[in-house]
Amino acid sequence: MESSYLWATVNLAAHDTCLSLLTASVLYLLLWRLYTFTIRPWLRPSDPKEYPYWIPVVGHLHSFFKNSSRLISDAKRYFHDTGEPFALSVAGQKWYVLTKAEDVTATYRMEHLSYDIFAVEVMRMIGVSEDGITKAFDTTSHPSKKHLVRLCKEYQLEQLSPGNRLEHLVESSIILMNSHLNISTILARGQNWYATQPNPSSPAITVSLYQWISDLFIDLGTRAYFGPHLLSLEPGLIPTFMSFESLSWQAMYQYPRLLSTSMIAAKEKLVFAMQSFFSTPPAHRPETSWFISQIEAETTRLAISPSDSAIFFFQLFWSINGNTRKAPFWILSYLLCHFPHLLPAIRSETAPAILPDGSGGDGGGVNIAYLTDDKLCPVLNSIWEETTRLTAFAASVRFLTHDVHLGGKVLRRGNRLMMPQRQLHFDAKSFGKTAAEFDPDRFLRDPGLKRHPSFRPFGGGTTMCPGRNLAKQTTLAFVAMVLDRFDVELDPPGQKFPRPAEGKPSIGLVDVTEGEDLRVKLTPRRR
Ligand code: HEM
Repeated sequence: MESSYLWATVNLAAHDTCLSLLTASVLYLLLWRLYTFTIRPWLRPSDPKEYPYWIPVVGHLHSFFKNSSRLISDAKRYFHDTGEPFALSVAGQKWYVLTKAEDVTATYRMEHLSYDIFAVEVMRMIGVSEDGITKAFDTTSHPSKKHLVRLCKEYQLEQLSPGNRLEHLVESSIILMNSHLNISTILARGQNWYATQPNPSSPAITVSLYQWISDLFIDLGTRAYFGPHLLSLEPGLIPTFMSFESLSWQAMYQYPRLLSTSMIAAKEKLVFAMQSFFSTPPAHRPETSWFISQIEAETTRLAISPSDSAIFFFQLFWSINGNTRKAPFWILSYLLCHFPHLLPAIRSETAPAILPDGSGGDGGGVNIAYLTDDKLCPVLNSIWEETTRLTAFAASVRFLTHDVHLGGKVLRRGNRLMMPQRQLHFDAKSFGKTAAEFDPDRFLRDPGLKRHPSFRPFGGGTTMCPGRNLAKQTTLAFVAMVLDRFDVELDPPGQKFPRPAEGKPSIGLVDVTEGEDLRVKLTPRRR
């Protein structure tokens, strides 16, 4: 009976073209899968094993874009958490994923691995023309034979490494922060946006935490690098940048124009502001930072068109303002939702760092060296490290220009390498059983963890974030100054801890899920 049924099916398939095509495709798929994920790994044991998928070429495209962090965790579990490098296929590209601290450290030391291909992809993604890209990688015209992307990295490092240039940037940021942190300024800037005064007879106000901090930090970053002129050309620069950033995943995933009109409109407005800024003679914008002036000179030397230059500066603006604001937001969210009892401890340990108004000094109103010393301000510094550990969602990436031997495997040239921070930071072998939880005392108990090879909130090697000192110093200054000036509490009390937007691609710290901002009451403290 059964064999006649089978025979009938085969017979039908032979006579029906569609059915026979379908049968052949299913057979092909089964054979391809058997070969790719069972036979080939057996034939080539030194190649990293590949996380299986069903659709050739497409691979894990859908889950990668939906939530790459979850995809990597699933793959890691699939390979029984051995820590060996493994491979993921996404849209025809093979990515090797490193999750073991030793392999990541070894890779950071390989300075010859290339990053340029990603720089080109980012430039294309944000709209730099092919002519602009060619000029940005021209090595012939500079005396040092370095291309613009390399020079940009070196100038950023010079601007942001400990020394006079960084001090100047931090000092001007803190002077500005000083002027931001009073009720009337917050109300004036946040009216119809993030700030309300529920009872006009009381000085207390309520703010949407993320919106308020974003406004303040983007203002700081913009003025520190571009002076006041850029904001006077485009007064809506900050909200426009925020709406661009919240939709920037559409640019990263190359969404069709028709489906990303808001993101494109925001980007074009920002690029236009950049173009207007650089068409203003430098003498009329004397507060432009050293770094921006250096890059401006380089783009002029390379005869990069004004429209390409504007996009290039927009990209720099994004890297300057994209991340830092998330750190003070997450720090205050952890403190207010889970550890309010630590607020007085931070207030008292940071009190000696607060300088009386007008006393100037190191940081114009706050002593940065004191705040960043983990012996003098142990709780605040431990919370900074723990927050960056738990909210870092980026990955360092490299392109393999030749075969590399790593973790007992051979990583083949022509493929890409990814080192996701989240896998390192959630590793129980490095951070113990509570690795996935926020522990405010973790770095206080064990300050050595700061140098642990699994702790990489700012990446590493040749692409390590040059802005890490600026980000830490301004964040700690902000938290100390806010607690000095205001009593801070959730309003209404008992709000849930905001969920991180895990599925969104990140260039550093994770964003907050839309609609989950905290409402916080600020009451001026009696002195
Ligand atoms: C809490 C704040 C910040 C975090 C968590 C952060 C994180 C990162 C990460 C993870 C990378 C990639 C590292 C890698 O590929 O190995 C990076 C690169 C970079 N960051 Fe940051 N960043 C922050 C603040 C800043 C600031 C304030 C600036 C500038 C003022 C900045 C400028 C850059 C630049 C220019 C790069 C590219 C470096 C290169 O490719 O050579 N970052 N950042």
